[in-house]
Amino acid sequence: MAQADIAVIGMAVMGRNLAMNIAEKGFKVAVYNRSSARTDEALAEAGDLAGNMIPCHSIEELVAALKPPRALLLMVKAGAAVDETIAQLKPHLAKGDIIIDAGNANYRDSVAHDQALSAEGFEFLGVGVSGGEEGARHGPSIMVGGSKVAWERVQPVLTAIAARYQGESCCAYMGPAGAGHFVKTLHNGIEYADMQMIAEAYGLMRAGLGMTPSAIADVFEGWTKGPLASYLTEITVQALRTTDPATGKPLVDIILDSAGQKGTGRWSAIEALDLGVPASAIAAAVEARGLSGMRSLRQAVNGALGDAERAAIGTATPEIIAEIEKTLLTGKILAYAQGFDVLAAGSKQFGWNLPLAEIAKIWRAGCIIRSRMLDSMSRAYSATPAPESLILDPDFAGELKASLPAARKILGLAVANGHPVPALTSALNYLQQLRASRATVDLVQAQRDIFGAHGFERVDQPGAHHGPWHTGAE
Ligand SMILES: NC(=O)C1=CN([C@@H]2O[C@H](COP(=O)(O)OP(=O)(O)OC[C@H]3O[C@@H](n4cnc5c(N)ncnc54)[C@H](OP(=O)(O)O)[C@@H]3O)[C@@H](O)[C@H]2O)C=CC1
Ligand SMILES: O=C(CO)[C@H](O)[C@H](O)COP(=O)(O)O
Repeated sequence: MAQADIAVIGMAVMGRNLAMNIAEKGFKVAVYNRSSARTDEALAEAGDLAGNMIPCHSIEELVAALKPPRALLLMVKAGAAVDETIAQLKPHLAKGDIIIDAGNANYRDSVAHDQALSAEGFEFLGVGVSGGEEGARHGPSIMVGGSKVAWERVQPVLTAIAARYQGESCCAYMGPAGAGHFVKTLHNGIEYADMQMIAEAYGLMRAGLGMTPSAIADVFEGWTKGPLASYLTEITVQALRTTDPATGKPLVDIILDSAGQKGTGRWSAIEALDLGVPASAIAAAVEARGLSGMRSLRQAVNGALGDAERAAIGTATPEIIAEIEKTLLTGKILAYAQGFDVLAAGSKQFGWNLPLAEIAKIWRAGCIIRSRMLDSMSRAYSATPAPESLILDPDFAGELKASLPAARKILGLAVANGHPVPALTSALNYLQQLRASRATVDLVQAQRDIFGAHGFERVDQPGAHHGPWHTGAE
C-alpha cells in the first residue's frame, strides 16, 4: 500500500542517516539500495526508527510504497550512478513525480537532468546536503534548487530534517535547477580552503615553532572560543589529540600526507575561472591536495634538491601564537569573501538571484563549514545595499585591518624559512593586489601592445592607444 511520504535511494553513509533522520521526524520513508544487503543493514541499524521505514528490495516495490506525487531522493555516488538510477526509475514513475538528486552533483548535471526530466513531465530538484554522517543523521544544511512545485511538496520533510540555528531551519530554496548544487559546490570550495589554511597554521606551529600535536591542539582549543570558532577548528583539536593505538604516536603523524578529492573543490576553482572571479585561496587549496598526491614527483624533487629547509620562525610565545591566529583569521575571511564572490557572479551570470544572506544563514549550523563568522556574514549580506564584497563590510574590513600586520609578518617569516603556505599567501596576495592603488599590469599592457598591438588605455587621455615603442634605434 502506498503510504511513504518520501523514498531515499542509496543506503551508504549519507542515505541511511538521512532516512533515519526523516523517520525520526515522524515521516514514513521508503528505503532502497542497489545491493539489497545494505537496505537490510540500514533497517537493522535504525532500531526503533525502523517502524517508520519501509525496506524495499526492488524499484517496483519502492515506487508502489510511495504516496503520489511520489518524491524519490537519490543519495548515491555522484555522476553515472545518478544517471543510471534515474534511467531505472523513469519507466515506473508517473507525470508529476519528483526526483531529487541530493548527492554532490556538478550543477551542470543538475541543469541537464532538470531539462530532460521536465520535458518528460517529471519534476526535478538538485539539492546540496552538507554535514557528513552526523549532519545527515541529526540535521544537515540543505541547499535546494529546481522546480518550485516540487520544493513545495517536499519542503515539510527537508525543513524538518535540517539543522536549526536559533530555531531557524538550515534548509532553504536557492533558485532554479543548478542553483542548489552550485551553492553546495562553493560550500565545498570554501571548505577546502578553510581546511588547507588550518593545516598550514598547524604546519607553522609544528615545524616553525617546534610544538607537539598535543600542544597545538591546546592552541586550537583556545581558538574555538574566539573569532575562529568553527566545527573545523573543533575537529582539528580532536584530530591532534588522537594517538595511534598501534604505535602510541600522534595519529596525525601516521596518516599518509596525500589527500583525496572527489570533485567539488576543483569545480569551485573551475567555475571561478570561468566566471572571471579570483578564488585564489580555494584554487591553492585544491592544488595543494593535487600536489600532495604526486608522491613520486615529490620524492624525486626532495631527492634532487634536498629536503625543504623548514627552519624555526620563532619560539612558541603567546604573542606569536596570537599572530598566527590573526593570520588564519585573515586567510579565512578572504577565502569566504572569494567563495561568496563566485556565488554572486554565478547568480548574475545564470539569472538565479541567489540569496547570499540566506546562504550564510543556512551555513551557520549543520554543515562542515559552520562557524561563528558565518553569523556575521549573514548580517553583512542582510544590509541594504549588500556589500560588493565581504571585505567592504565595515566589521570585516576592521578585522582585516587589525589582523593584516600579523599576517604579513607571519607569512613573511614562513616564506623566508621554507614553510609551504600556499592558501594563506594566496589569500594575502589577493588582498594586497586589491588594496594597491596602482597595479603592475601597466607593464603587462605594454608587453601585450609591443608583441601583439593589443592597445592600451592612458591615464591622461581617453580612447585606445598603441605605442610608440622604443626600438633600440634612437
Ligand atoms: N560522505 C559524506 O560525508 C558526504 C557525501 N555527500 C554526497 O552524498 C552522496 C552519497 O555519499 P555516501 O553516502 O558517502 O556514499 P558514496 O558516495 O560512497 O556512494 C555509495 C552509494 O552509491 C550507490 N551506487 C554507486 N554506484 C551506483 C550505481 N551505478 N547505481 C546505483 N547506485 C549506485 C551505492 O550502492 P551499492 O551499495 O549498491 O554499491 C551506495 O548506496 C555522494 O554524492 C556524496 O558525494 C554529500 C555530503 C557529505
Ligand atoms: O560534501 C561534503 C561535505 O560537505 C563531503 O564530505 C566532502 O566535501 C568530501 O569531499 P572531498 O572528498 O572532495 O574532500
